Amino acid sequence: MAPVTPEAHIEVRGLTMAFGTRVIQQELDFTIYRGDIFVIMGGSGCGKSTLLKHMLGLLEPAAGEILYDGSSFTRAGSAGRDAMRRGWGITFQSGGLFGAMTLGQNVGLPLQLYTGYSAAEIAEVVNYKLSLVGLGGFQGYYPAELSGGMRKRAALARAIALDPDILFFDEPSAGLDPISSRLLDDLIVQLKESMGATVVMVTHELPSIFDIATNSVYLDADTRTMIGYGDPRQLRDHSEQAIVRQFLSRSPAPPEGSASE
Ligand SMILES: Nc1ncnc2c1ncn2[C@@H]1O[C@H](COP(=O)(O)OP(=O)(O)OP(=O)(O)O)[C@@H](O)[C@H]1O
Repeated sequence: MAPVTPEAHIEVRGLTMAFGTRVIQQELDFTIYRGDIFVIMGGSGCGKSTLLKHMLGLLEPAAGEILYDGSSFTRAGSAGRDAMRRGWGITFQSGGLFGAMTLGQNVGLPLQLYTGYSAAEIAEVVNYKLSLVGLGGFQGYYPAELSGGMRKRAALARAIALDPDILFFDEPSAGLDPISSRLLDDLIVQLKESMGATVVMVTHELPSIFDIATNSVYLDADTRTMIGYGDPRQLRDHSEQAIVRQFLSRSPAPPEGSASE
């Protein structure tokens, strides 16, 4: 069989991100291919969440642009941006479920806002999406009645309500025990495969990175640019940058000037 040429899904081109005159990262250039599970990595404060916010259009680049399926999101007008956003499912670290709404209402909200479905059709999709994340039958529960892991899965059910082709996650397993975290990883892979989606996530979790990521970028806070791009296992073993190898093999160098004894 002829090798399948990977299809660029998201392209970050010459991206510089700044708050006022303070540059956070500059000259970021990388491609996320359709079907990737792509991880944004780097030490604390290097700009991972800021990059995700640029990709989502919550922050505007100081320079450069971001393209989806070859079209510039950065240069698109609001109608063009809205059309691109329709294909995205987003879950933030906190989960972001509305506490005063049941799981069914939470998951049904995007359907109510963006589709012309009837109440019965919405209920059917909600039941299906909840069953995909292992929460079939929980539609009447409120977020406060669930465990942290269940809330994360419910947030995922809401993110996939509109059948997105890109799923964005900021620290999906933050605050979960290792087993729940592993279950969430498995679920992300399962959903990605069944929906044919591309996944973009910020995470610190090395087990997740090695278990599920197919590609990654490493942002460096000191040089304020990317110093690693590729399969994280390859980067761990072969990166030319010691700092990337150290990060991925969990052997960080002691911070400069710190007492080691
Ligand atoms: N709205 C903002 N205004 C000004 N500076 C900001 C803003 N948001 C983030 N920053 C700064 O940008 C830098 C990058 O922050 P960001 O949250 O993107 O880092 P991160 O890599 O996601 O960090 P962590 O791993 O600790 O969550 C930090 O120095 C932060 O203080």
